[in-house]
Amino acid sequence: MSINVSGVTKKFGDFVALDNVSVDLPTGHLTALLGPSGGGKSTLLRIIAGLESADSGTVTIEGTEATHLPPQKRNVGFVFQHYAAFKHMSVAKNVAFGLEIRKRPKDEVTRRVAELLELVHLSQFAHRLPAQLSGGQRQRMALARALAVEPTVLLLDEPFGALDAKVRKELREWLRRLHDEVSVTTVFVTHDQEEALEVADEIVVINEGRIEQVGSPDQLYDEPASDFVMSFLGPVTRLQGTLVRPHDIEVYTTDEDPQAVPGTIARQLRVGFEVRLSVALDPAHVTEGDPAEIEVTVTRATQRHLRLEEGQRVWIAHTNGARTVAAVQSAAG
Ligand SMILES: Nc1ncnc2c1ncn2[C@@H]1O[C@H](COP(=O)(O)OP(=O)(O)OP(=O)(O)O)[C@@H](O)[C@H]1O
Repeated sequence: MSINVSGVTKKFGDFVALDNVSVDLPTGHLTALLGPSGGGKSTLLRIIAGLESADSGTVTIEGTEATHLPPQKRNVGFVFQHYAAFKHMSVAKNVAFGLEIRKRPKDEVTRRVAELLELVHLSQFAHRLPAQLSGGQRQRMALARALAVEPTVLLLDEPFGALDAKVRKELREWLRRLHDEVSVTTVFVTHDQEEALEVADEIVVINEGRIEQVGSPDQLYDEPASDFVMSFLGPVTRLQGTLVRPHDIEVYTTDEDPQAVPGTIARQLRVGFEVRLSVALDPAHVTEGDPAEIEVTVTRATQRHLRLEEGQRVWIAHTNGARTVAAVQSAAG
């Protein structure tokens, strides 16, 4: 069982937001919908939630054909980026809301709210108002509220988008742990590749209304199906006509490798534990379509060991293990 989206197309006027999208999101997994802004991620999530209807195609949620079901009949919980809490109600009351409108017995509501607040580490804030919480705490309250009614599916649209980098990182780790504890099928939208790679079991890459690739973080990173996926998942540069990651380029200080091309270190910039080099290739060795300056990332240790400095002559080549789209495709077929 799973969430199954089959042949879904959605247009806004003439604009095709989703173009015949089919995907299976496995039960119990934490899946990221990843892609650039405007690619159609939120539209797909909203169609799964029932907040938007598809022009054609079907949505099945855990075996139930849901295409024409209203959101409240789909048993999904959702959390959005700018979560609207009831400002005049305490944190506990906000979490209890969904249970109370379903007229659950009072002692059950009290017990369930206590459990959920414990789960999201907000027990000591039960009596505060939402305005008295930090942004990260408010998002955790939103998650507790969404989980209160025991949804089979939890849908999160950029839930940590509005928060600063450090809090986002904490919440992502926390979401991963929470997901493992409650094991509800979770789908979240993000445009942040690091967030998707770090948290998700499975990533669906969406661009211009189409699915580019579906796979585990390792599959996508190591075996990108297209230049688009490869560039979206991390920094890339072009060397000898192929897309390659800057850390998959070997630097030599002598002309020892027949594959290597000569150039000069134009600049080097140290960022934390790594050093980013801009290597200006000798004009005669620039392959058509490649940039004249290639970005190469080496570790501090390599930089020290090779005594690299600006203005120095170097030779660069793909490392043996370098993964490029072309290499993966030729290996596959
Ligand atoms: N209600 C609407 N009316 C008209 N166009 C819309 C509507 N909702 C979305 N769109 C358009 O559909 C496209 C896909 O939007 P969507 O919100 O799904 O993208 P996204 O991948 O989630 O992007 P972002 O990361 O910026 O939220 C965009 O070009 C958007 O402008």
